[in-house]
This record gives sequence, structure tokens and C-alpha cells, in this order.
Amino acid sequence: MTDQPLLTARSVSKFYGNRIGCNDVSFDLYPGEVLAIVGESGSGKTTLLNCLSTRLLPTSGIVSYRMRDDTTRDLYRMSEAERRFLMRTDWGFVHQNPADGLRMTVSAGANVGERLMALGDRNYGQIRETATDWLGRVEIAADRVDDQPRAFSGGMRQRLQIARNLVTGPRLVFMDEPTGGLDVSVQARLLDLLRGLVQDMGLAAIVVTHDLAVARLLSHRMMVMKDGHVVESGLTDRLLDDPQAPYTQLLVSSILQV
Ligand SMILES: Nc1ncnc2c1ncn2[C@@H]1O[C@H](COP(=O)(O)OP(=O)(O)OP(=O)(O)O)[C@@H](O)[C@H]1O
Repeated sequence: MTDQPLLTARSVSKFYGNRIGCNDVSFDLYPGEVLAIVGESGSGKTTLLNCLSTRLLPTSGIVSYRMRDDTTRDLYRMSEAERRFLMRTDWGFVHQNPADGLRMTVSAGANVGERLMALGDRNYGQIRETATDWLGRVEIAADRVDDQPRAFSGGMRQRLQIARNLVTGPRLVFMDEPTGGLDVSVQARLLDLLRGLVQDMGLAAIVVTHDLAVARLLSHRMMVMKDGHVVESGLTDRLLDDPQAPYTQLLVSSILQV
């Protein structure tokens, strides 16, 4: 990790009319750092994630991002074309539902290769080789490269979505409940795989989850949200072992009773 943040959020708020989506959220994210945003349903996690990834324009606040050339840019002042370029190259987005992040009717190999082509890669043989290599890294057998994801299981689809996102070597990945909707045993394997890839690639990530076990396994730091506000933030192990805010204490103890 370096001493300069990769992403900086300052007083990010989003209101839907009178309703609070998220309110006055500030934090720094450093290269290689994984931040989990946790909280119950409706606490504002997805709203915040969408504001950070510029899929949603906040009502107020600033998010800046350190580009590969070391310049710092205000994300909401970028042109649409610049933002699209960031999304295709430097960022990944892993959706809870793989169908939202994949093209279900093109082959697994093409799903991965497409991201490389978007970067200007034109050598078909090379693209196929890289795609097959990435399928292997996410534990999809090479002989499935020509199959469409609609012929895959939920866990395979999610692994394919991860390969599609990571093949371009992003520096930051946004994940929205990446293991939600999967069987518990499938979740555990996927989490292990994700953790390994994030570590190997030195990826920074912002992970939205309502599952404290996911936060514990994947993240270095956590932010706990309630009614759109951050009620507590800190190092994951510290926060889960010794929660300070009454709400976090409730959240942790109710999970432990399950
Ligand atoms: N498009 C919208 N229009 C109006 N209100 C919205 C909209 N999206 C979210 N909200 C409201 O903003 C608040 C935060 O919702 P958000 O979806 O960010 O929470 P969440 O923590 O991600 O919940 P979940 O885990 O259920 O997805 C809620 O009160 C929700 O009703």
C-alpha cells in the first residue's frame, strides 16, 4: 500500500426526494485495500456504491480518484467518455446477479475476451489463450470456453463474471453482494477464490455485503451503515471483535447467534 489514497470520498450524500439514500459519507481507500460496506437492507449500501462508481450522481459531495498517471481527478467532473474508459480498464464491477455483468448469449471465452478487445487487443489467438487461462484461474474447465454462461451453474457464472472483470488488470473493483444468492458451500469456495485473486493482484475493492462473514474474510476495513449514515468504521478485525457503536454491537451479536 502506498501513502496516497486511490479513491477519496468527501461528504457524499444522495437523497431521493426527501428520503435519505446515504448521508455525509467520507473515507479514503488506499491501493490494495479492501473496504466492506455492511448494514441491513435499506441502509444505503447500494446507493453509496453506485455513487462511488459514478453509476449514480450524488446530491452533494466529491469523489476523487488517482489515475494511473498519478493525477487526481474529480469523478463527477469527468466526461462520460472518460468515465466509460475508466470502467473498461481500471475498474471492475461484480454484480450480485451474474446476468447483470455477463452477456448470457455469447460464449464464456468471448465474455472474457470482449474486455480485452475493448482495450484494443486484436490478436484472436492471443485473446483466446488469455481468456482460457483466466477461465482456469476461476476454476472453469478449458473445454467450457465455447459454452454460453446460460449453460453454467450460478457459481460458475459468478466465477466467469469475476474473470471478465479481472482480465484487464483493474486497480479497483466494486462488488455488490458478490456471493449473495449462492448456496452456502458454493459461497465459501467463491470467497476463497476471490480472496486469493484480490491478494495476488493487489486489487483495491469496495464490497457491499450484509454478511459479516464475507466482510471478515475479504476486507481490511469496514464501514457499518444504518439509515444512510456511517455509524462506525475501522479495521475489520477490530470492529468485529470489539464493536463500539451500539448498533454494530447488535449487528455482530445477532449474527453470532445464528
Ligand atoms: N431509486 C430509488 N428511489 C427512491 N428511493 C430509493 C431508491 N433507491 C433506494 N432508495 C431508498 O434509499 C434507501 C437506501 O437504499 P439502498 O438500496 O441503497 O440500501 P441497501 O443497504 O443497499 O439495501 P439492500 O441491501 O436491500 O439492497 C432506502 O430507504 C431505499 O428505499
